[in-house]
Amino acid sequence: MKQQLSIIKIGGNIIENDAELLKFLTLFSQMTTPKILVHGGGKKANQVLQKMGIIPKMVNGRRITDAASLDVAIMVYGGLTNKKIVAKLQSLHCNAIGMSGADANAIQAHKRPVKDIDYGFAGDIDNINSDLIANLLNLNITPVFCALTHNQKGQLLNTNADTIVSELAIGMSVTFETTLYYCFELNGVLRDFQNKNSVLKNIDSDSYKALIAEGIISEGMLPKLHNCFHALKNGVKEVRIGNLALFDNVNTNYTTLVL
Ligand SMILES: Nc1ncnc2c1ncn2[C@@H]1O[C@H](COP(=O)(O)OP(=O)(O)O)[C@@H](O)[C@H]1O
Ligand SMILES: CC(=O)N[C@@H](CCC(=O)OP(=O)(O)O)C(=O)O
Repeated sequence: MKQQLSIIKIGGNIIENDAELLKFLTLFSQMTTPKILVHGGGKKANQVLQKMGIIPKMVNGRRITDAASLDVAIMVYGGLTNKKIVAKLQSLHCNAIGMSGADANAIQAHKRPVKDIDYGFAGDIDNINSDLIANLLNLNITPVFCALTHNQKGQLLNTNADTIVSELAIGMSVTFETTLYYCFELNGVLRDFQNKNSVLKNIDSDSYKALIAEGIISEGMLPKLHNCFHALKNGVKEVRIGNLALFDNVNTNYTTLVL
């Protein structure tokens, strides 16, 4: 039987709220199964870009990453956010290690080819170094990934954290029974954005298409749900979207994705 692995993505509104972040990291550090954390940080990157007089550009929830935006992404995701989270986890007795895709060659990628849109220094993932990650987990070390990959030619690339977590989950599913959690500030995917309790309990491939057509799923939710289905189709056992209550064992108010 495969060993269980939990892979969790936390979103920008949790990272930017000190109290919520501490609550989440406390729950995360108490999880006894092997675990991996992936964090975004797009919100903070936008704040820094704006301070520099640069207007952030997003298309379908993904950043158009010019050279200046890449530098900010490296500083914010790989530096500020990643190291703060790792230090907090260490204080909670979780032996975390901060990782970009370049560290120990963990995630290899190539620059997203230009089709209709040039996303700049945005990376599409080619491979996850699952042996390396499994070795870290066996040493009881918890990897904490930021939203950076590399092309093995010295170029760091900005990769949406929702994509990183999904590809990590797929890569690790060869040896582990993997559950993927997208944890953000809302209870789950909402049918009516004005009503925070209108959680869609299940979304399948058909309802997913209908929700996009109706405009119910938009912006940041687009890459998230695309990556959820990509993971389920490629060996990940379970995918859930919700808030911190995803981890309290009594809550059932979250979104489960089904094929
Ligand atoms: N139907 C929906 N239900 C919930 N959130 C939605 C929905 N449609 C769009 N969103 C937006 O998606 C956001 C989450 O995606 P994203 O902006 O990438 O944030 P995160 O950093 O949490 O991943 C929510 O904060 C919300 O504004
Ligand atoms: C290419 C791309 O879109 N990269 C994302 C990476 C950060 C991220 O995904 O942050 P959230 O999960 O908090 O949105 C960006 O720069 O916004």
